[in-house]
Amino acid sequence: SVGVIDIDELLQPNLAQPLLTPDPQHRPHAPWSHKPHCTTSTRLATLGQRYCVYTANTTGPHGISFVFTPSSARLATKYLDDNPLDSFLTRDEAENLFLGDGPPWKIIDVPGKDKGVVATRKIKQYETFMMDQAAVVVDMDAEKALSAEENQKLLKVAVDRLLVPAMIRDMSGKHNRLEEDARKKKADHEDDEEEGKLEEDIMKTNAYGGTVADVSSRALYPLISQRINHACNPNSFVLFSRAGVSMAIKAYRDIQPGEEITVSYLLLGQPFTERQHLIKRWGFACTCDLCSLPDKERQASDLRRTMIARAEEKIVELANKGEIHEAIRLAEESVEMIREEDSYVMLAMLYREIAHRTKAEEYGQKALELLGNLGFLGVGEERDAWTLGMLMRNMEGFGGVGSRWGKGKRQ
Ligand SMILES: C[S@@+](CC[C@H](N)C(=O)[O-])C[C@H]1O[C@@H](n2cnc3c(N)ncnc32)[C@H](O)[C@@H]1O
Repeated sequence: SVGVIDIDELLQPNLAQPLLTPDPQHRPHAPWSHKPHCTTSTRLATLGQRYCVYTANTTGPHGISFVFTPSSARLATKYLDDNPLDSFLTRDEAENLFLGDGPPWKIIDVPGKDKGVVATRKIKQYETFMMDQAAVVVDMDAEKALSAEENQKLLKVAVDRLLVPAMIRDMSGKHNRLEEDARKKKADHEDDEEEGKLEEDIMKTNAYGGTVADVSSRALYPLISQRINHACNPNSFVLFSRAGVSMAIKAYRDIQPGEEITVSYLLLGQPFTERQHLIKRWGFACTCDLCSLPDKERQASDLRRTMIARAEEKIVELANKGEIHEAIRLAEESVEMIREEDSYVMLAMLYREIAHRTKAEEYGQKALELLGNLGFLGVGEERDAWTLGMLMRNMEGFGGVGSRWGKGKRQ
């Protein structure tokens, strides 16, 4: 009926299908849509280990292909219906996002960076405004167990079997621009392009490293990975679902209409030289606002960042020694520096550290609130069910929730 959203309508129609019901006649490899395509390792350390392409081409907007071992693939089947709408949005939030003027962002040309994404309306702090599912997931061990050519071939099959291979191949693969130039020259001479090299470049440029379906993987989320540029002090961040199959982009702070949406491809909080060094792996020199600051301001920012990192170490050390009041005092001082640096994740981690180490009620409550706002405690009822006591108990190793902390970085 008018004005009432039916969540099932928002799901990809195919996600509502009983994917896990084998249908021997029509889908002999169910839940997979194709016969797994396998390669066996001939390297001594992993001799005989098989890695195969497992595709479910009706899952999500583009289908999903795993390059996994058979046993990992069996376990991954339970995550095929990992839907971002369930992981990241309450019903109200889904209504806000999907009813009305459509998504609050668009893709535009950004000088010096090809394309980028800008906000088309104000996006509120902590709002979830983009979602996607992985299209290609590759077990990082496959890269070691198989030769480069074997990996490339598996990647090619993985992309071929998706619903929209052309969309994936359209993505930028500039990561190895220099290497690519060298390769082109070589190809001009030899006239035989390596099969799967394009897909490999696209993965290197766009994939996120993390745990997907319990496997350390590189995963490509095409709607999102494709166009969001990097900034060292980003206005948004990437949040993964528990299984890692879905991801969302959330705002760290209010974003104004026309402002570019950015995420960090690196761990936050590092000084300029380290950042530039690390970003080189993506084949570009960062020209974000922070890296483009005049020398003096950049040095001030670097100094703050170094002091924040030192303070964090010291806080933990003090807390471990039982010098709680001193730890809290230093933490309060650091919070000011962190505010100046605009690094909300660091702030959250600091609160978390304090809450854990000192069990100080006030900081614990702040940690609970901030982690909730950042989306680390789930949505709706799941989020509301979190208590300070539960948070404290989950701080040790940060349990299932904490496993999502390290994931925002690309590899
Ligand atoms: C995942 S893509 C992002 C979308 C890209 N701008 C496009 O049009 O396809 C990553 C590429 O964007 C460009 N890029 C992203 N962030 C940048 C930054 N902070 N400074 C300079 N170039 C950047 C680089 O060319 C990089 O290889």
